[in-house]
Amino acid sequence: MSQDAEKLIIFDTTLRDGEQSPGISLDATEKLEIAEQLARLNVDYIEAGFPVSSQGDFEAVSLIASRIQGPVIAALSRTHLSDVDRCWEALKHAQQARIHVFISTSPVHMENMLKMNEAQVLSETRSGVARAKEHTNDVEFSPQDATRTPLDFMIEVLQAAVDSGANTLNVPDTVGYGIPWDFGALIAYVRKNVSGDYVISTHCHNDLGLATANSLAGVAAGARQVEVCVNGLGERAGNAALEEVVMALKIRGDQFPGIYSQVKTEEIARTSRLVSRLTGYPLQYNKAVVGRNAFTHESGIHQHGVLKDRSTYEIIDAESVGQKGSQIVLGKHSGRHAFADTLSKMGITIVGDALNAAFARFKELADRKLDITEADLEAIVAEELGTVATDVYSLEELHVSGGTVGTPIAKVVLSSENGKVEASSEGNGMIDAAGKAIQLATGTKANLIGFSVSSVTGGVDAIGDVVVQLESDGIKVSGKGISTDVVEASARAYLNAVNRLARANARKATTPEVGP
Ligand SMILES: CC(=O)SCCNC(=O)CCNC(=O)[C@H](O)C(C)(C)COP(=O)(O)OP(=O)(O)OC[C@H]1O[C@@H](n2cnc3c(N)ncnc32)[C@H](O)[C@@H]1OP(=O)(O)O
Ligand SMILES: CC(C)C(=O)C(=O)O
Ligand SMILES: [Mg+2]
Repeated sequence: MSQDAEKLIIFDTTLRDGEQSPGISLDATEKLEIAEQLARLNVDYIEAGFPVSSQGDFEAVSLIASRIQGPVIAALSRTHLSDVDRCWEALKHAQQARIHVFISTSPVHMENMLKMNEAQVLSETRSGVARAKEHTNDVEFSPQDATRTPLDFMIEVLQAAVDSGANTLNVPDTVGYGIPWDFGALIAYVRKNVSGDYVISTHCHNDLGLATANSLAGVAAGARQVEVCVNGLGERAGNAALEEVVMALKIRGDQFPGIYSQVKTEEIARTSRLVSRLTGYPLQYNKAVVGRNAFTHESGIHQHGVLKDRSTYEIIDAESVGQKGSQIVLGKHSGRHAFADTLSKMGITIVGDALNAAFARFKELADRKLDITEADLEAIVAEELGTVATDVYSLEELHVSGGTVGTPIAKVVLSSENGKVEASSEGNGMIDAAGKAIQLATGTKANLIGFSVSSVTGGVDAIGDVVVQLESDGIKVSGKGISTDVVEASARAYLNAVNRLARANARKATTPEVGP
């Protein structure tokens, strides 16, 4: 780290703004558990709550203030002196505490909500900040709805806050109205026009999906604190996501020369999971950095690249954020490289025709099944290894119809060395009809002596695993078939048994008779 390196202060507000997300209500114990994890994550500030809002929140902030070591504990307060005093009451046992005072400065908020004019807002700012300063040396001030506040008035209010004792000036984009370059310009403007010794902070909401981008634009323009929430929680569309801002800074350090955060990024995934579990807010699969897809590859070209070198398609090392390494998931877009690699990790080595045949079956299945598991692959390979290259017949087409009315009927088209054969048959059910059609098409005369079906995998798209036993002229064979469609699995099992019967008969025919 160069001597001129500057720390970006990470002010986590998951427990305050994050908790304001509709439907989230954390009790003191849950808040403490999250605060402990935020301390392990090594954030600089934990905004633990808004003490005046309820007795429960007051107690949660007090508990966190008295228990958490490391990060500074902050809490929010309106400008009312009684709010500020209550805020301090909750914070006073912290090793280090910050009071965060706010008031709205935009015309729409002042006129319609606060019913205050500019002079009143200025006066509230001065008195609220000054009162906070009587309690602690660390005071933050926020002009709420800053991005919709006329510049001159915002500067006047911020200057009043600094003159009254604020040492952090937060610029909230309360309604997510900012656009990166215009928000960056706003930060630069504050820096230029407010005099004194203070740190500029960003607090960006995500109404236009720009919270992270705006926060970073703020940093590039001179902000040295970012207010963020784990998993991007927060009012409405949320706040800038801690994990996104921190990782953007780390991965694109070239864009933020000399600026660093002290966050232990290896703790990010664990923090994200804890917050998701305790808040009940699930993570979207494709959430940047912490989503389950963030390091998962399903398409063949990407999988091939990642198997050779993960940096072909990943800019973040999964382990650096506490996630498992790159994940290869097999699906309809996957290719042979990933297929063979997955099998080899399962201890299965197949090459040549067997691999091609298994891959073709896998693709066919993946077109219909979303989640291909190891059990599915085992079943596919077992089937192919038992049949490849030696089958007399293979299934080309299967058509079945049936239901609660009418006679079930099936038609099969099979291919063999001698070309295609086909046959149709009625049956007691669709499976019975398919079996009979296969017997007709192959000229097999056999009795069905056993039939069982089980599910290889779970879920509605589970693979059905069917075993069929046939008997003909004293020869007993069994056949196995799998598919997401149990009728198709049965037909495959039936055909597998017919093929074995054909092989058994061929062996019998070529074995010289031994006799007297
Ligand atoms: C952008 C943000 O995230 S701001 C923080 C938002 N968070 C919350 O509101 C969560 C916690 N809030 C609460 O529990 C409640 O709103 C309380 C306890 C703070 C206040 O409850 P109530 O007294 O019933 O007031 P209510 O919420 O209906 O209205 C807000 C009042 O605060 C005033 N007010 C709002 N912001 C400020 C401020 N920064 N400074 C001073 N007064 C303010 C409003 O003008 C209104 O005043 P009025 O009651 O005299 O009309
Ligand atoms: C209290 C302030 C900082 C806030 O949450 C906002 O303006 O969004
Ligand atoms: Mg907010």
